[in-house]
Amino acid sequence: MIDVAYAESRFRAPELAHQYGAGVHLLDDPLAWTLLARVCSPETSQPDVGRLVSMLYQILARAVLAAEFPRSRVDVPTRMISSHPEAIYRGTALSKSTKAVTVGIARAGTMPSQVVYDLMNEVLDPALVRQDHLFMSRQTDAQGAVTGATWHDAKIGRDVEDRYVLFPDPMGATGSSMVSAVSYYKTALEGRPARCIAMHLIVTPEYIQRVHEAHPDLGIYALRLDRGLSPARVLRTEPGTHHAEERGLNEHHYIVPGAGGVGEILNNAWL
Ligand SMILES: O=P(O)(O)OC[C@H]1O[C@H](OP(=O)(O)OP(=O)(O)O)[C@H](O)[C@@H]1O
Ligand SMILES: O=c1cc[nH]c(=O)[nH]1
Repeated sequence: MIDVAYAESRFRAPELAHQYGAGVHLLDDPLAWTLLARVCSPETSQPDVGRLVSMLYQILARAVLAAEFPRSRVDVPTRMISSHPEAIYRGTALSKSTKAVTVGIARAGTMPSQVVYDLMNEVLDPALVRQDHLFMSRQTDAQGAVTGATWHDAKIGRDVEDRYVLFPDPMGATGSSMVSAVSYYKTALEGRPARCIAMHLIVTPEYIQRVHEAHPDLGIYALRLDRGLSPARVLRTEPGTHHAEERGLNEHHYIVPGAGGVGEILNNAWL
């Protein structure tokens, strides 16, 4: 007999209120904000920054999988089954037959994608879980402003049919990297993804605007929205109320407050 308490789940990740639309999820998580503030501090470097970013991606991955992935009813005997026929967990779980791929964008680094890949292998059928890799770098003009993202190489499995495609990438700044990655997965591979989801530590209002325009169906999850260069009047309003006046990027397209160059800090590779 199923215990009605576990017959279904209404889980939704706790989120900040905002006006960017239903596809944007800004997590309301003071524990994650604490860890992220340490990641962004000038005092923090390796090995702490690597460990903290890995912890933050476990938090993000947990929220995305629990909120977005299909669920099914399971009957799983416990160790007590030899003495009690009732010793069976009958209830809701993530559906093991979900097909998924995580896309490591080798720009800031692929460790976030590895964290997501490891978690998906724990809860789904590993035969249906894949990790792809894209190699990108920023394109700049003579003034150092970011003009786009250039691809160098990729290692990508063949199909995306019915797959949940996750894009864990620490910073959503101008949105150029995410727009080009999602466009590729929607148009250049066999089949159509079931859903595409971006997973970031920090996003800007400019990123949300650009990515939403190109891919209104993309789910966006972030631990923080940075709009630190917005007028004080705008900062007093709920995020998205005055979207056109919100600013999170400086003239070189670095995020403020932000974290500096995350690829540089994570990889100890200074450009
Ligand atoms: O939204 P966009 O403007 O495309 O920027 C986003 C990219 O920037 C970050 O990488 P990072 O800055 O560490 O890489 P970089 O040094 O190559 O710019 C981030 O992880 C994204 O890959
Ligand atoms: O501020 C920024 C912008 C893009 N990428 C980063 O790592 N930091």
